Amino acid sequence: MNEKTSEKFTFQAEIKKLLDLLSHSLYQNREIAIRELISNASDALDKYRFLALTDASIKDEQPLEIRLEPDTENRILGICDNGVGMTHAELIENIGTIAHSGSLDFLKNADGDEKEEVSLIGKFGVGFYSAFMLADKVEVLTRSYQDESGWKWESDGTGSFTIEPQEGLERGTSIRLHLRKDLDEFTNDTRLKFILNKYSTFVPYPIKLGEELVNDQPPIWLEPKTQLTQEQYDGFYQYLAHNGEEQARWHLHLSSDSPFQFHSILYCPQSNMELMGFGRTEHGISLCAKRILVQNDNRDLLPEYLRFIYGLVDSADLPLNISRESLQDNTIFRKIQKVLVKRVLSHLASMAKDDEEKYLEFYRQFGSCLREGIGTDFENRDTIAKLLRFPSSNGTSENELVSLEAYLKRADESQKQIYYLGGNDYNTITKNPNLEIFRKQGIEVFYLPDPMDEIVLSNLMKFEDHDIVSIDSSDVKLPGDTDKEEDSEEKSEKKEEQKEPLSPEFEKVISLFEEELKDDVESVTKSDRLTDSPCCLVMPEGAISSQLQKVLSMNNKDFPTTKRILEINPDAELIKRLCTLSSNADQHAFIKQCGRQLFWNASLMTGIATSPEEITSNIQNMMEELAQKRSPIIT
Ligand SMILES: Nc1ncnc2c1ncn2[C@@H]1O[C@H](COP(=O)(O)OP(=O)(O)OP(=O)(O)O)[C@@H](O)[C@H]1O
Repeated sequence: MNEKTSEKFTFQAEIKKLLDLLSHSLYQNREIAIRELISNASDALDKYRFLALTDASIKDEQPLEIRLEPDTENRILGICDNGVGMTHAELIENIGTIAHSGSLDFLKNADGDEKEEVSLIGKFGVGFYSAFMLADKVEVLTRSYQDESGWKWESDGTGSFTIEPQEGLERGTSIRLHLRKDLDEFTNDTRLKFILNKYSTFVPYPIKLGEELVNDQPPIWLEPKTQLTQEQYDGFYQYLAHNGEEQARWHLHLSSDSPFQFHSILYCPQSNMELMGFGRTEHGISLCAKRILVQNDNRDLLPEYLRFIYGLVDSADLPLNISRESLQDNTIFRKIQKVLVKRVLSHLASMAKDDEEKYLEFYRQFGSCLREGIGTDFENRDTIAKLLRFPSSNGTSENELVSLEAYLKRADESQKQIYYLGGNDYNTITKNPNLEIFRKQGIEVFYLPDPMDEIVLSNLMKFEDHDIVSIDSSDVKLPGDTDKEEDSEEKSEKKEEQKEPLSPEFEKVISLFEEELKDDVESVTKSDRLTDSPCCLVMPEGAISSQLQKVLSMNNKDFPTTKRILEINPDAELIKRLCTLSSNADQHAFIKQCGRQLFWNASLMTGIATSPEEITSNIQNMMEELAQKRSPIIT
């Protein structure tokens, strides 16, 4: 007997907001509430079955099932299951005080555009709270498998809920919806059967309406592909993804009988929820052994970088009672893992080959996940590398994406490296002076405004025997640049000798710049890569790229930043003028001031400038000086 009497609790703020949206919105598709509640019942049955598989003291005395109990007279619809049930603490935590579903997390960060919020809610489900779309009072009668007696949770969905002890309950949960006035239809058998057929055909437990079994379809993953319709595939996707409206972007139906037996259907959703601010999507794959669901969110079957895929895998060769840890050691499980990854990647490769535009639509959504595979899936690295796409100097916008293969096809045979350049954003990158020589020679460069892409490429290091290098690095070799290709000491000494001597004026400018910038740059040198701009910054040989440094120092404030080399162009108009001034000692302070500003300009272009106030005050001082020269009469 429970000692406690009725207790009152207040809903968490996000839940209040959600309930308010749900009860006041004119959202038409109220049927999804039934789908959500059935899906929760099915989850509770999964949990119980899983416990029964792993704990010998827990037994299925009665068949696990879901019952719909309509009461037309009192306008009540009951949705009942004999799953795990909830304890007092679970009731408070799960439905009321802690945001659970992805949609709730989303609402936490939402910006208050109600229309958008409601449409997203309709699309992605709100779990238990959808009950308030149908009911103005909801009762949850529940008894946990761990308890002797149960609880009644009750709320009218305004701001609070109550919990009180309830005797005489069987194990499991009954949700009793006191339907809103105009919603009698949800006690009508025909209407309910229609809804169940639409959304819950694939629930792996019997659903009964009164005594009638309403879901008796065979599992579609065991059927031959040729006998399945698009509607059946859509229906199964909508069931797995808890999404009543969407069609999958693509699906893969795999069946194999030897060397081991398994069936699987995998689906790619339309959109990447992670890009929409929903946080990391980790829904897992449903794993069945001989048609019986062993786990509904197995996260190990597919690697993390394919986490966006929904699906089910069924193998008669897997044991039924298996724990999560021992699954990893199961040979068949590991073989299935391998096959799934290979098949997904080869499906993507053929999509890219047959219909690049369709592939790019996929890539724009899920490329950010896929590229993670470069750093984590060494076995399939080369295959994943071929699936990567980036903007490049060959295109006219950030949306034109190019593969490494297409890049090499276009490149001159003598080109031994693949070039890229990172930066704060696409536009800034296109204006980076480091590109001048590449433009002049018609060499394509990948533009990487997303620092993660830069991490991926520097991690990949090579593609088809070509080193992948950032063009802001001093070890860039240009095609035909034979001196740099041969890096023996002897050769480089020879190179030094062959170099044209620098003019004394240019050397003076270099030494003045060096004096001014001794704490900020590694060195100041003559540039061979610039055609028009006066200067650019490059990374010393072997150093990691600018963007990568930026990411690393974001995570670790003490990360030491590498000093760059300031390369200057003797043919640029400004530098020529500074050379002329360099013989006059009175002008040295001005030359230094220019050197400092040029360094800052280059830092801005590279996206590494850190002192905006110093930069602006230096420009203002120079402007003042200029203005004074223009109007010397002003006192
Ligand atoms: N019928 C039920 N039996 C047992 N526990 C339940 C039942 N319905 C809901 N719960 C518990 O309440 C929690 C919250 O449910 P809710 O439907 O809001 O979110 P969710 O199912 O976790 O997420 P989502 O619906 O977004 O997939 C569940 O995680 C579960 O622990």
